[in-house]
Amino acid sequence: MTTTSQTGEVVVHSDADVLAAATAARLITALADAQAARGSASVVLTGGGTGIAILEYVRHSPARDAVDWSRLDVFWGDDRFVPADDPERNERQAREALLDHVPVDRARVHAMAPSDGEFGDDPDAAAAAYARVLAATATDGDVPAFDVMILGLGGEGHTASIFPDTPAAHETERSVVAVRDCPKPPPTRVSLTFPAIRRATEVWLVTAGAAKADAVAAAHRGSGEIALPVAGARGTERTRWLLDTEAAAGLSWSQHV
Ligand SMILES: O=C1O[C@H](COP(=O)(O)O)[C@@H](O)[C@H](O)[C@H]1O
Repeated sequence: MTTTSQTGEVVVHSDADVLAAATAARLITALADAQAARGSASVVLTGGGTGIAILEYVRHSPARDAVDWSRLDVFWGDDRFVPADDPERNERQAREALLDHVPVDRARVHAMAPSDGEFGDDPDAAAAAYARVLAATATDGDVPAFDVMILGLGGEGHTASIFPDTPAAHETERSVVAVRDCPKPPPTRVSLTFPAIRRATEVWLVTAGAAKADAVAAAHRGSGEIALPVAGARGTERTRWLLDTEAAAGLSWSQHV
């Protein structure tokens, strides 16, 4: 089922597997279309169960080489500030699921620094460095107009690593911030902020499962972005909510038509 609301387009798939497979197909098409139009494309990846399942489906898709992987810039919406080889790293999970299996240009894979990287155990320095990476790859302003940004969300309403009622949710200037004391482990992260998220041409909010239903419904009822950060994620041209039936269970027809 597909509907459109003020919050964006809502597409509901039958279950989490179909959601991940269909989103992988969309992603391949969107990136191939962007490359056909402009020569290159950019994507912002997320972690989480659904975010990584999408990448697994891309890896195994017979259509995956419709994307010219060498002409793709890859970014992350957030990452966990842990050592590079920690299984909790969104970057590591994405490499294992997809990036190690396709011919990406390593220089165009823009990971956030880990806690054992060049900035040591200083998440503020890692965040500032990532802001410089964004600025260096942007053609207009301090943040690229990413073709597609994939974001997950938490049952309490976080997206990227912007958690409810935290300094990151109030950030209006910086594009990337360090996040500490996260309610969901690991506690220290690096995250894009709303100003950076809203530079994306298309934002895809992808989630599955009953634990996400209340947050999805609250966003569509008009909750504010400080208390429910996922409500503040939107693209300049398109915001898509890609859900399974369980995550969409709190939406009524009247909320999303
Ligand atoms: O901590 C995080 O969680 C979200 C959602 O993950 P999920 O497994 O509950 O779907 C994810 O999008 C984010 O990138 C990650 O750091």
